[in-house]
Amino acid sequence: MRFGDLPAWAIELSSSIRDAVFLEDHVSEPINSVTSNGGTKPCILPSNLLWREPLFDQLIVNVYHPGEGICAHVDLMRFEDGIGILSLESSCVMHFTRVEEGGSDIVEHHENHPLTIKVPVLLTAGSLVIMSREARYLWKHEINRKPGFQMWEGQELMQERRISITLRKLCQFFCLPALNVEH
Ligand SMILES: O=C(O)CCC(=O)C(=O)O
Ligand SMILES: [Fe+2]
Repeated sequence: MRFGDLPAWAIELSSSIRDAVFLEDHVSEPINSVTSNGGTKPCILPSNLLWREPLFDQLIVNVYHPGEGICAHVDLMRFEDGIGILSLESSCVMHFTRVEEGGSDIVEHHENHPLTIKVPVLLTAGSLVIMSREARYLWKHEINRKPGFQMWEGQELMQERRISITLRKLCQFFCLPALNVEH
């Protein structure tokens, strides 16, 4: 874990993340363009987060061996909005579960329970997760690598070592989430 001045490689990585988010938001399909389902494309990171300096000042590198993962959680409120996770080596499925109003218990996935939403996201080597606004504050993320949980398109993923680099920015003062979520 590292706080404060990041090593040169992490500063370079932060800068590449900023470029990637900017390109995705403003070049490939600009925000406010109409999507295939008729909605407007939301931005990945609002500009006050994308252009803050530094973009990140804390990093943690996690190494997971087969069977190891991370249980469902919302990142600590001592970190600002706008969190990046770079996933390396073995692929995995990260699940997002909505934080239940009034409680913080893990919501179990039941196939026949229509109100329980668990969103699987496949992370292959090099995938970048950016969590902001609702995704950062109202959804828990987890990686369960116990047998039977790493399913994608009906197949169990082959597990090897996985490394993730999580980049965050510490709140200067106690910060409350500024959730100005656009739909
Ligand atoms: O390893 C990952 O991909 C997730 C790490 C994470 O969620 C965290 O460190 O808070
Ligand atoms: Fe996390």
